[in-house]
Amino acid sequence: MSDTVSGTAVSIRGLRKAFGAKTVLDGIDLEIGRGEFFVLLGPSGTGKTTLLRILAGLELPDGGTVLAPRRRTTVYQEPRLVQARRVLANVVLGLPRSAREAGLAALEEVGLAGHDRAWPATLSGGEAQRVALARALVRDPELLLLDEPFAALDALTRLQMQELVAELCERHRPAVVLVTHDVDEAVRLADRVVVLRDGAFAVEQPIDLPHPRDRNDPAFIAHRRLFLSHLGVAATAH
Ligand SMILES: Nc1ncnc2c1ncn2[C@@H]1O[C@H](COP(=O)(O)OP(=O)(O)OP(=O)(O)O)[C@@H](O)[C@H]1O
Repeated sequence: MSDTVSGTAVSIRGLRKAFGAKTVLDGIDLEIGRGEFFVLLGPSGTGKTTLLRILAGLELPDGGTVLAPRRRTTVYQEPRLVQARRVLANVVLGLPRSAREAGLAALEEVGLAGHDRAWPATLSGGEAQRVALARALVRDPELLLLDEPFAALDALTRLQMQELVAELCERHRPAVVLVTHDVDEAVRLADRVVVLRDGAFAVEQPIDLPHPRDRNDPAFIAHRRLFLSHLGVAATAH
């Protein structure tokens, strides 16, 4: 992996990945622009997390080339906080002492000003996930990898977190790859959505709607219907 040329944050050519006899990713080509919000939708077990782990440098491809920025960070479904460290220490974990101010600013940005000395165990699920976002933010990633970061949250918190992520990404403009099962979340946030099925992209669709997006807008509904049909779900069942 190496830093990429201007304009493109991620460049993937002919990516292939198998586990034993099972081919999970089969000849994926993908370019993601700087500042682009890219969403990977797909049924369970289709290789979304595997693709994300390859982009994070945690998994090696079996074939093809993958270029991604070195300054990349992942937010997972669980916040993965160190329980024995206070909130601010979690945010700046592994960074020099001089990152403290930036850590406090990141906490403020995610709506947790004043929580810097709190212990992770005292936070709600949504707050803990905000800390995970602050920890990502303070690293100023060129590539932000989001692996179902809202999946464990209640419905209302989930909507609030989607708004927060939309805002943060608008301000900081990292390239984003979000993995989700939630079609509305994809249409709400994405510049482009792909549905991954059987190792390849079943559909690839730019979402060219202004923000914030209205879930009752006919264009929003049309996108929802398209993705649900590619996921094998009738739109009326949603
Ligand atoms: N380290 C591994 N060893 C063996 N098989 C693996 C490994 N990692 C993933 N797999 C298999 O690869 C396939 C794709 O897994 P992956 O987690 O990427 O799917 P996913 O689309 O993210 O699924 P989900 O939506 O359920 O999280 C699955 O069949 C999984 O069992």
